[in-house]
Amino acid sequence: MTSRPSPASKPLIVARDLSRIYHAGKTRVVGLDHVDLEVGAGEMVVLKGVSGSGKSTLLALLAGLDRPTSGMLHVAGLDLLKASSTALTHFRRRKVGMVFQSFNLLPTLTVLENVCLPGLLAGDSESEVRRRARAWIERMGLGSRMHHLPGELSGGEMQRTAIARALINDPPILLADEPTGNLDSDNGGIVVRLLADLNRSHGRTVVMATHGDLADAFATRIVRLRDGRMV
Ligand SMILES: Nc1ncnc2c1ncn2[C@@H]1O[C@H](COP(=O)(O)OP(=O)(O)OP(=O)(O)O)[C@@H](O)[C@H]1O
Repeated sequence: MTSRPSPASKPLIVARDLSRIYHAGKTRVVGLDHVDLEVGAGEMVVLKGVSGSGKSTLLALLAGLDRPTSGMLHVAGLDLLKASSTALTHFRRRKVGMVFQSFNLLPTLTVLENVCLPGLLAGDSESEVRRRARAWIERMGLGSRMHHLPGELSGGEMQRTAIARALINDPPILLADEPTGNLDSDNGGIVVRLLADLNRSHGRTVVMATHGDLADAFATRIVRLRDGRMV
């Protein structure tokens, strides 16, 4: 477990003039419009903006799930516009953990199996993955739920399982797209505090999109998007 790096550390995320244009038939939709963003190691950046402002588009680019149309994007030392598919796969497995509004847990796998999955896919030994998974599940307060299916959990417990899963390969960056969007304010607060603790006590760099204000008090920076642009 690392402590929070000093703010002087080299930026983990550097985006310059970053754009993502979608083409749906003959319609051209601007998802992200010439965005410049630098995020230093140890920051907790909260992305805000109305629906359709580009938050999910930016997070998908940062996660290497989608490719920019133009601009420059370096994340954890990798040039995401030029990276090979092999380098991108390694990046997605080891460098970023992602948490979604809808949890995205596999319904037929237990909490432990869901959390282990990315570790096994990355090729780590089963015993090592299970050891790490158990530790993160305990850390998320779900020790008694290890062998339960997602359908037997509350929304907050599902999201905490998803956070444990995002951490299984020890990524330096945690990306969260509306992680509290399906939770009541109590559970939303618990999830935000967990993310903030991972940032402050465990040195994870966090970029989180949200409509709410639960995370504001923990943010090192709030970035606002409108119509795909930073405002
Ligand atoms: N796959 C796609 N094809 C075409 N247009 C898209 C696609 N994905 C996103 N868009 C468009 O890009 C713009 C930005 O969408 P995005 O999902 O990034 O916004 P958002 O701020 O995350 O919204 P929300 O808060 O509702 O999740 C919107 O106009 C959206 O319709």
